[in-house]
Amino acid sequence: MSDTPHTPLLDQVRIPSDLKRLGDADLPQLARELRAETIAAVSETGGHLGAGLGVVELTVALHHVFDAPRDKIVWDVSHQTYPHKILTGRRDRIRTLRQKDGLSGFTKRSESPYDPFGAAHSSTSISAALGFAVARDLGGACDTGHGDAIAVIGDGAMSAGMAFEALNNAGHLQKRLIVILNDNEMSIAPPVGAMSAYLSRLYAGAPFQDFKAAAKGAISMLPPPFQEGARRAKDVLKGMAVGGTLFEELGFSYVGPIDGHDLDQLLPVLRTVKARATGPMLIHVLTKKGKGYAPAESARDGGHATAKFDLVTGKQKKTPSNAPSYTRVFADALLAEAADDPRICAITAAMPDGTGLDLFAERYPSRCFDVGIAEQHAVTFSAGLAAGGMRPFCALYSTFLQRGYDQVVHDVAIQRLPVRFAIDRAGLVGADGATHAGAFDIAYLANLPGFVVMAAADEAELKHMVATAARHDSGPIAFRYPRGEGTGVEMPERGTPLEIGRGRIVQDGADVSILSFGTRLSEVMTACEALRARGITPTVADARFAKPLDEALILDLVARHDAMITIEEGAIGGFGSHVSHLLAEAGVFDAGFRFRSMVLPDIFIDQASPADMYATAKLSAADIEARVLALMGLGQVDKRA
Ligand SMILES: Cc1ncc(C[n+]2csc(CCOP(=O)(O)OP(=O)(O)O)c2C)c(N)n1
Ligand SMILES: CC(=O)[C@@H](O)[C@H](O)COP(=O)(O)O
Ligand SMILES: [Mg+2]
Repeated sequence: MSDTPHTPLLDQVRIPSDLKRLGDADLPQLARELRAETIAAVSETGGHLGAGLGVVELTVALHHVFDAPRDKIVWDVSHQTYPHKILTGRRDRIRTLRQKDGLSGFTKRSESPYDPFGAAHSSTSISAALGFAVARDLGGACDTGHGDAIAVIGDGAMSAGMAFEALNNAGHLQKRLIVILNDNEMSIAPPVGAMSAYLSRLYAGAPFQDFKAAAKGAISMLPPPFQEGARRAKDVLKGMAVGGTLFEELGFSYVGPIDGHDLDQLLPVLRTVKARATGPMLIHVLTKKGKGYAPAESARDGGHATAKFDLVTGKQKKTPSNAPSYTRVFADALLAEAADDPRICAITAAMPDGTGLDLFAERYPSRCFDVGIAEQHAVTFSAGLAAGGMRPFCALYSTFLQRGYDQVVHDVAIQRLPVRFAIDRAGLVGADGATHAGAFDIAYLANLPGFVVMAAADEAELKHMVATAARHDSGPIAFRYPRGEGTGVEMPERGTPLEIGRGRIVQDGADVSILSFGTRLSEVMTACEALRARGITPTVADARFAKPLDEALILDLVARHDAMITIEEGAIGGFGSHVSHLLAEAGVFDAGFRFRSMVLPDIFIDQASPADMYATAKLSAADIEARVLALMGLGQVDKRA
């Protein structure tokens, strides 16, 4: 396979209307070229490979049969949309995927009219598609017109409550809506849960079944190649004690399962559904994650996400790391705590590898729970575990914890239950962009009565925070840490529990104090190096806690300096806001004390390297230096200073 694959058919397709000019017989070849182009592009950019490879034929079939952008194809999570992007006018930029100023790794309304709905968090597609269907029927105004609404949702995403809320509503409304369940028997990790087992049972029998059509004897509704299959299904049905699938019970017509890599199955089924559907339809499609690229097919995660790689060998080009990742440090620290305490257990929502809990599951399988993509359940399940006398560590990415916020408030905080929240991917994460930024957790947790909220300044601090959380039984406690590797600091063998609400002085100085919360501390120290050359030495403190604040430390810094800057990797309303509230209430500003708060700006920052994103956010070392100078009246005019 060469870096630029030979793609004579794909070269003729810029947008879906070009694809419609091709005959059915051309489509398998087009799919081969599209797959080769996807693989070649991702080998240069890195990104989500496996899911896209699994839907190459489905993508071709959907764009051949339906009329996007009039028909709304809503991709769930949308990490599988690189082939869709190539077919919808973005091939010329496909090698900019997930880079600064490049294409997003997900669907994005502002990027293309062929992306009717943005996504990246899972299980939203059926709700959104149902919204399009209802808007169509109510005569809503839409720039691209109104046609069919089609949700493409994976088996992993189907495990989330939100997907079922949408099925429930759609089955009731009986609007024409098409849901394609792309079942590759994979989430990021192998799928978990009873729903996954149910889906597998659905296709344990005949290769193609349309229970509802068969039950009604409406076999003629199906395309000829499938009438025989449906007859077989009817026979199967006769012998079944229960009729229909779960989806039919919810008011959907169920068609499937069909082979999602066989265009001879996909095209006639989609055409029939397009011609005949009157209410909600669910088409169950079986695919293979990573299809057509051996290293992805054979990878444990189906090639879910990859760094840049060598096309021939599949070997990923990872930059060597200088320090363990925060995730690994958390996982090791938790293992150490769990060794001494049989009440410690761990919960992940479909991210065992991403959160490091795969290690916990290996060592303590009976105390580790992968609940599937179900963050709301993960939080309340943890609350129940805590109420039942366990010490649960609920390990979620900051961005995904957003989905469980009411559970955090209602089930955990109000009941003061000691759930330990290990919040990974805090702050800006890079290539996944704005949808995955861990920007809001400080604000949305620190405003909750009784919550302890910590941020690790480095990996040694993270160890201490795990130890602190393990021993904190009087209420909920959270600690946040970023994606990627640590700073390389020396680490103790075991963490030492911290005193709740006590920060630490990192460097003593004069004039200005910088109060840092989290891993911006290393940038603060870099800024201090530059300031030292100018004869300025700020005092630097690591707050460790956004809640409770170390009021004594903060007021002492105020007493000893003319000005204070807070800095955090979070949106407005977080640590800095709590500090400014404290100072305001203490009357500190009445005496003219100068205070600035460095937070993420009030915008969603697109994908780039984390360093680039923090530069955009004006939270880099250079920005801190400029802020200090401006505050001391020594620098260029800083509009915000
Ligand atoms: C709410 C939420 N939780 C977790 C994730 C992380 N995540 C991204 S893709 C994925 C697996 C999705 O599995 P599936 O829907 O079957 O798609 P596949 O990758 O198998 O095509 C997970 C857990 C997410 N995007 N959103
Ligand atoms: C699509 C999705 O939500 C995940 O695959 C996510 O991209 C994982 O992020 P990490 O690479 O930080 O684990
Ligand atoms: Mg899947």
